[in-house]
Amino acid sequence: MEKEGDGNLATNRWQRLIRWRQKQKVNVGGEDKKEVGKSDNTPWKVKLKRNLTEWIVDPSEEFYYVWLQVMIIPIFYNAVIIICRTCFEQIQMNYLAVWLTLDYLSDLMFAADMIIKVRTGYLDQGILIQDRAQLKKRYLRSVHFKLDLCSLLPTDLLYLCFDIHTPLVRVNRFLHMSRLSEAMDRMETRTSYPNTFRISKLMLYIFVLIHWNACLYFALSKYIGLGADRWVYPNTSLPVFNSMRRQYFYCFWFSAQIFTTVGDTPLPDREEEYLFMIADLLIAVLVFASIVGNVGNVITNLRDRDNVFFPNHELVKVYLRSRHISKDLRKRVSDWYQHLYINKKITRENEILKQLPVQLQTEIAVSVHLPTLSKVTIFQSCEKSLLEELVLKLTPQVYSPGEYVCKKGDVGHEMYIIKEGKLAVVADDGVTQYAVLSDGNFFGEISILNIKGNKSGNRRTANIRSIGHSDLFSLSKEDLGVVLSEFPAAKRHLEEKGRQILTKMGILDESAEGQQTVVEKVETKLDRLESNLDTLQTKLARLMVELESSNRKMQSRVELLELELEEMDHLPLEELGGERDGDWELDGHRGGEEKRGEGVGEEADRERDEAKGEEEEEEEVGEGRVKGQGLGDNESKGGDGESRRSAKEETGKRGLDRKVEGLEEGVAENGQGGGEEKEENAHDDGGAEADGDTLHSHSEKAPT
Ligand SMILES: Nc1ncnc2c1ncn2[C@@H]1O[C@@H]2COP(=O)(O)O[C@H]2[C@H]1O
Repeated sequence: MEKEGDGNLATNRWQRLIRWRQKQKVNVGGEDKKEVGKSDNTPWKVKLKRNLTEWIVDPSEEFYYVWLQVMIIPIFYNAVIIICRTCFEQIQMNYLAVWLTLDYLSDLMFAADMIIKVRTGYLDQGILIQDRAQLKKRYLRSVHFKLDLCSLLPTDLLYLCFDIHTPLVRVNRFLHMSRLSEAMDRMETRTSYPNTFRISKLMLYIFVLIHWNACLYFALSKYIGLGADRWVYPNTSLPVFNSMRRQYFYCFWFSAQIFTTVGDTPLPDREEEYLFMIADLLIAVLVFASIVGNVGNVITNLRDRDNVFFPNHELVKVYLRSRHISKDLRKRVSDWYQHLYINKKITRENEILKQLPVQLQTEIAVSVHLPTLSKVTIFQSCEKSLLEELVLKLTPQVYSPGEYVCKKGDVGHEMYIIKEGKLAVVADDGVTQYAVLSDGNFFGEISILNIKGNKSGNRRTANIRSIGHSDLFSLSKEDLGVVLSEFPAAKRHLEEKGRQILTKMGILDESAEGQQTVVEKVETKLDRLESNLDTLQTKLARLMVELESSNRKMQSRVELLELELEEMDHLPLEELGGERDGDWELDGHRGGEEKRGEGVGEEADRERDEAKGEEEEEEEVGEGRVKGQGLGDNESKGGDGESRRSAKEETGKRGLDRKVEGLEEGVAENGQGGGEEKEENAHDDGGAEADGDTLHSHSEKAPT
């Protein structure tokens, strides 16, 4: 029982331990989760902080543009409201809370604007400077910073000295005006309607001017005394003139009259009134002049735009009249102009885009004309680069109904691609139609392609007449030539189509074409021969260089061998013999008579004579063997040590002689053109020598 109880206790303990560990795990997991939550928060905050500290504004980006537009609001608010509140007490008093709120909101925006200005990058040598220290330095040193700082001076504190109803203390806010001109300039370059924008901007400025004048007029009236004379603002005790709106509108109307110099303004009575009027009239002259000037500019711009888009009809009309051109022809010209205007056809697109960089011109032209070009069969399979090259060279042309685009027999200078419309290939009678061409077709290529065997040469093969109004692109012969020289596949396609038409018309001289083909073949062969000759010459030059270098190697080897020989001549015979004895001993060759030694020498000489007529490699190998054999014979015959030594000396010397001779021959042969092979043979010789026992001992002493 005890044991059982102990066992239960132990089990419980284990269970408790497991449970405790599980709990701990859960806790740890929970804490971990909390940690994760925390760590999620931390990086986000850090990230935001880092982003804010590293934040740089690119002046070309959208944010900057939008911010500039937003900044127009506080600037205009200060420009319009401060003076208004100063002069019209009712406006100031009735809406004080609103004004104070707007005042501090605008101050906040000015402060934010200063921060953005510090963080706005600028271009230096085309690269956007984003270094915060540099940007800060630049802004702090600029006049803008001083003006911005002055505009944000807390002059509102002067409310403590004066009354809170003296908004004039905030007059320094006007110093933030510079941002307004920047915003306006940006908008003007961005807008698609610059003329409308310019007029609107002018009107806005004039409005602010009249507003200011209205406020000052009311202030002057108050100073002189409301209703004191006919010129000043009427007495506000009169209920009609008491309301705030009436006061403002009356003053605005009065100022507008002066500035536009339209309508009768009451005559001034007092000097102050005269002075005010004089100043106003002077300003009015300027305002009027700027209105007229600006509106005139806008009108001129509009006319220029029309002139660029459409040719000047008036001038042409005058010209036609002065030249007494027939009524019918004048009507056709007039119809053509009408068609352009009504259907908004632009014939001078390339001229309009000329001021843009070529890359942009191409992109615009591609996006405008690609739909047409992609319909043209020859261009359908073309690379994009060909189309890009082509598209800038196309000249738009508009043809009226019944008009001939080209006449049979004329010299061809350009080909045409049909953008829109229908054209007929007509017979000389002008009635019979051979074919009708429509959108995406092309024609006029035959006379400008120099197709071989074309009997009509560079003359048009058919009459092409516009059925209705037709929009075409013309492509000059030169431009087409340039483009096709880079794209031979397109050229072949065009020529093929031309040949088909010429064959159908029976004006393709096939024999001429055949002759041309033969000539072309011969030319091709000649070209190939020329290129082969070039290759051979290159090879020959290379061989010559190799020959020279192997000659040099051979010579140096010969010199080396001669040196060795000389050295050997000067060596005492004992030294040579001793070594050789050692060799002989090693080889197990002993004894030998002088006679036999001579015999070896004679044999070697004989062999040398024999070998002279043989090939070098064979000669050397044979030589080695014969020598080995000769010596073996001698050895078998037996003899004393001395005679054996002298025989060996002789053989050694002769062997080297022969080697030198062999090499000289090799050099001589090399001189006849077997450079590398001979060198290899010389190496082989070494191998052959090694085969022969006698020469083997030589070769060890004399490096070959
Ligand atoms: N039967 C035809 N069908 C289609 N096009 C033609 C036909 N005959 C001539 N043309 C085109 O009319 C063009 C007239 O000028 P070209 O000879 O330069 O090139 C000619 C061809 O492109």
